[in-house]
Amino acid sequence: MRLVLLAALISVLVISLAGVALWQEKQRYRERASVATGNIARLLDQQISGVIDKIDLSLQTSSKIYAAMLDEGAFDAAHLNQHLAAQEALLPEIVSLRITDAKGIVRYGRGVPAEGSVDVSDRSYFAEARNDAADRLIVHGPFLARISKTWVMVLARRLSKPDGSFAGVLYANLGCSYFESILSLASLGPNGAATIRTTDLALVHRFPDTRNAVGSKDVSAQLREVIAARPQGGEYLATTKLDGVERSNAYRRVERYPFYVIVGQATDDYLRAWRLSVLVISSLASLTLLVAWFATFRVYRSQIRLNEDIAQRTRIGEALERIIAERAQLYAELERRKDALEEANATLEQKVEERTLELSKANQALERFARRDTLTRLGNRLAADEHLHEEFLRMKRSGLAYSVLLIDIDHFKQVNDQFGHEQGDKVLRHVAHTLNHSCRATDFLARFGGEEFLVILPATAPAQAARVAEKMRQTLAEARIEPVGQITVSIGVAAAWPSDEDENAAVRQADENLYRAKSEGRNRVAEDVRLPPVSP
Ligand SMILES: Nc1nc2c(ncn2[C@@H]2O[C@H](COP(=O)(O)OP(=O)(O)OP(=O)(O)O)[C@@H](O)[C@H]2O)c(=O)[nH]1
Repeated sequence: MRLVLLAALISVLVISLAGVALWQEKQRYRERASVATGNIARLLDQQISGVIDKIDLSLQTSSKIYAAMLDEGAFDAAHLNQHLAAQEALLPEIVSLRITDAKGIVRYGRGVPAEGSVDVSDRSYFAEARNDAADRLIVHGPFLARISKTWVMVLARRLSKPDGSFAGVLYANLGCSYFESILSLASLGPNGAATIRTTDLALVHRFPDTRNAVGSKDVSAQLREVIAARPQGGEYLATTKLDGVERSNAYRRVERYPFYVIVGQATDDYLRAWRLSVLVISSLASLTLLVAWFATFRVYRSQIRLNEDIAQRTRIGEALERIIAERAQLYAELERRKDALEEANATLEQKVEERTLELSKANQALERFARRDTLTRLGNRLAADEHLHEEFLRMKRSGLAYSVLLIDIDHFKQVNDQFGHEQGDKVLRHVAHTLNHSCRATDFLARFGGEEFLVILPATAPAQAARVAEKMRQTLAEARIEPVGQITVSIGVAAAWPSDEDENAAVRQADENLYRAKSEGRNRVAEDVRLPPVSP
């Protein structure tokens, strides 16, 4: 906006400067035209006055000759005519030189009719000469001459008799067209004009063209106004009525005679050079304005692009800030969720640990349960097999033999059959309890089958094992279980030796020995009959 204002200011400045320069130049041209027309008017004044002076001199001479003739009483008409003709010949400016009598009849002069038929008593100059006795030149006109039939200005002098009374008028007809030769001398340009008017503004002659308007008093209002204001001379600008051309005019009252000289230079002529300046200066100004506006437009456009660029960058910057802010929020949210996740993980780990512990305990309980006989609360067959395997490996490591006892309740089927299953169970619990009390802390007791029990005696030789078995048998046999009464057991004893390859060999042998005890009558201990292997 500021840029456009600056361009507008420059435009106004350029236009104003160009306008002022052109206006000043126009004034200069006008002044020059005014000075030129003033000078020409002065020149024409001198020319016209000179011509009239010359004619008046001739009139004065002729007037004196006429007076002398009357004075001497020797009036000679022929001589007078000769004189007038001679004067006429000396004055090419005039159409004729004539003399009237006191009544206004033209009497003398070249070409004057002898019968005296031309009367000028009605002419104003005649009346003035008759009424005014002063010896002076009378200038009147323009008139259409009655003899020559041409437009003339009359230069007249009163003729007086020796007693001073009015004798007639001596007058010269100065052809209006004669002024052509004077006015045409003025150098006023192709459309200039020079005019002679009488003091009452009747047209005498105009150059270049009179247009049959001699005698016309039709003049522009401006001329009338300026003459009324400054009768001696001045300047004015007007459009000439006669040809419609605008001119810068100078008018001048001819100093000693009743004429106005008006010369005018056509505005078109004296402003021709100025118009060329107008063309050049306005072209330069237009070019300057065009360049200024073009530059403004370019700067304006680049400014707009710059603004758009800045706006775009601002938008991008704002978007970036938004993204950064959103990212920061996301990071914060992520941190929160990470903390929550870590917390949840910690809780989960704790719970997993708790669950794992619980599971481990449950597993241990389950394992214990899987290895425990629910009826007797002793280890079951699975526990017995595992212990046998471990004991075999321990023996292999230690080199110390161990023994196993297989204990089976005698005729237990009868107990069940006779006293019922529950009583049978009671018997089983009793046997288990008794055997448990008979074992050392290092021994292992398990329910090996339905009514069959296994005892592992670590680091125990078969003989010692047989003694343990015997003690167990006796203890059980001595006890009384209500309502069943006394029960007995058969026991097979066997030893496992470090040289054994088969870890089941001892149990198999104990089972064989048990079978032997059963078959030999029951309620007894069948010792291991195998000999210990001989050390190499
Ligand atoms: N009440 C009870 N009876 C059982 C249990 N397990 C096995 N039995 C019984 O034990 C009896 C074993 O009988 P058998 O194998 O014929 O042997 P036995 O009658 O003891 O005869 P011998 O061994 O030859 O002296 C069967 O009747 C089984 O039903 C148990 O947990 N509880």
